Amino acid sequence: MDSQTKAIESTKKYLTTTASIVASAMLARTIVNEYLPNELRIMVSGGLDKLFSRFSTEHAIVIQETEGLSSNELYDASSTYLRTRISSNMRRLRASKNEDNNSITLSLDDGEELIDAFQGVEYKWQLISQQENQGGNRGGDFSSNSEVHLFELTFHKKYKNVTLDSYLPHILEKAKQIKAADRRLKLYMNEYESWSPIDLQHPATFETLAMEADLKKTILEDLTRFVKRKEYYKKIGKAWKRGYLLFGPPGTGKSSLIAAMANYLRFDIYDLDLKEVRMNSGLKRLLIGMTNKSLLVIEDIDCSIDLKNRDEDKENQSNKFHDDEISLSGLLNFIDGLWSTSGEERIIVFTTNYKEKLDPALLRPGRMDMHIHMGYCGPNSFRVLVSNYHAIDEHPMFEEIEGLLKEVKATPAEVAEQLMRSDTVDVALEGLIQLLQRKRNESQGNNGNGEDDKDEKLTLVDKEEEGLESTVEDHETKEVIVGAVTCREDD
Ligand SMILES: Nc1ncnc2c1ncn2[C@@H]1O[C@H](COP(=O)(O)OP(=O)(O)OP(=O)(O)O)[C@@H](O)[C@H]1O
Ligand SMILES: [Mg+2]
Repeated sequence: MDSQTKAIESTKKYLTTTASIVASAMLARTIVNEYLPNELRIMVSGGLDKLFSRFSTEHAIVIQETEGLSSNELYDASSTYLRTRISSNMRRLRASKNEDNNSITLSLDDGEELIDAFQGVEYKWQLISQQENQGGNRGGDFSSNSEVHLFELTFHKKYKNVTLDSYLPHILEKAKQIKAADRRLKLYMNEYESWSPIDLQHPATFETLAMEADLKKTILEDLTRFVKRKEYYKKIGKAWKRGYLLFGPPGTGKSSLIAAMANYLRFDIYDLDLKEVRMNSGLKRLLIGMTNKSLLVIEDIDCSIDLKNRDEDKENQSNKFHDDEISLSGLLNFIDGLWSTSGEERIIVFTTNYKEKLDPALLRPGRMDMHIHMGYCGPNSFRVLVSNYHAIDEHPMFEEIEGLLKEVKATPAEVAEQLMRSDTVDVALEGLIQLLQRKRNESQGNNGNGEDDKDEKLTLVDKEEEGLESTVEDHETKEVIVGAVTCREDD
């Protein structure tokens, strides 16, 4: 035999031996699992596992539900993540539903395998439940059996690094997103100086919000850009916060927009009633008690706190703004300081019916990043509302309604209310036409003609546009974004 043949022969012999060791090991494992008593089984199977791993190309990672006494975040994340990877060809699934959730949740059942793929690597998941003896008393009298759960994740061993460096972190991140999306949002309201939460049930979304399409798009883009800019805010050393001032008459959708923002971002709302808070110290406690990724809302800011320019109102100054009483600048300064340390994103929204009543300090650039005017219902808004309430986008009566909406001031709330009055489209639209005609007649009666109204609208728009220019110009961090955008439905 030459040396080459010898080498081949010895390789064959090695492979045969290896194969039979693997086969014997597999047989041995079956015997161990099926027939040996618990304690012995644990001892023997540990050795068999080692033997297996020497010859197998597979690598396994075990993710236990608990590590010692503390829960294992990775187990929790895996369980959440795997629920979204359930495929239709799996034989056995677990189904559950809890109060907090509207739908049935499917998850992996014991022993069932799930195949997942990530960056071209195939992963096999299995949920395993084991009885664990916790007694330590060999006689067994005082021992208790508890069930431990674990995931076994197997993959080709050459992908160990990808798995640890990318796949598992990917699962942690995904689980976080899934949980945020599943979570019920909360609306916190303050009673004196503490928050009490209720579920936020407001159904408003950007889709159902009636406002001019461009303005809606601008707000959405602004929010989306804002939440992606963690590193940016860190780099410039500023609090990761964004301020919106919503102004417009009652019933134009300011509160609806706030709910749409919260639903879109999955942020809780903290609705701060300043009338309940008298002292700066109490206000601080409330602000410190807010969680990250939340929206602080102060509605009707013109009524809830005296915002008059203090130089112009000396009397007020002496009465209202002594040491520990709250002031708007105190509020904003404190927020800046507090939120810059949290490193997480927050949004603050002020609403008012009368922008002109506000303290000019609040309108200064850098205070509120966007000024959003919520206007009367124009044809665009009407289309959104009628599609929300009657699921139609064309009707012979639309032309007349749209013509009337250009002439009269009706709020989206008024239009919505008319549309809701009947399930029959024709009846609802007829009711709306009557309302708009009535309003037209009233305003003609008041003004002599309808033209004054139109002029008023135009003057308002001009004023806003001046504001827009100066705000953008003065904005200290111009590249962050538009300073203030002021738009109205009819312009
Ligand atoms: N722009 C809008 N889009 C969709 N629905 C709207 C809009 N504006 C008003 N509505 C409807 O009218 C109701 C009242 O609106 P909302 O409370 O948002 O107005 P608001 O501007 O906050 O009023 P207020 O100044 O009185 O607080 C909403 O529940 C909604 O049904
Ligand atoms: Mg409101």
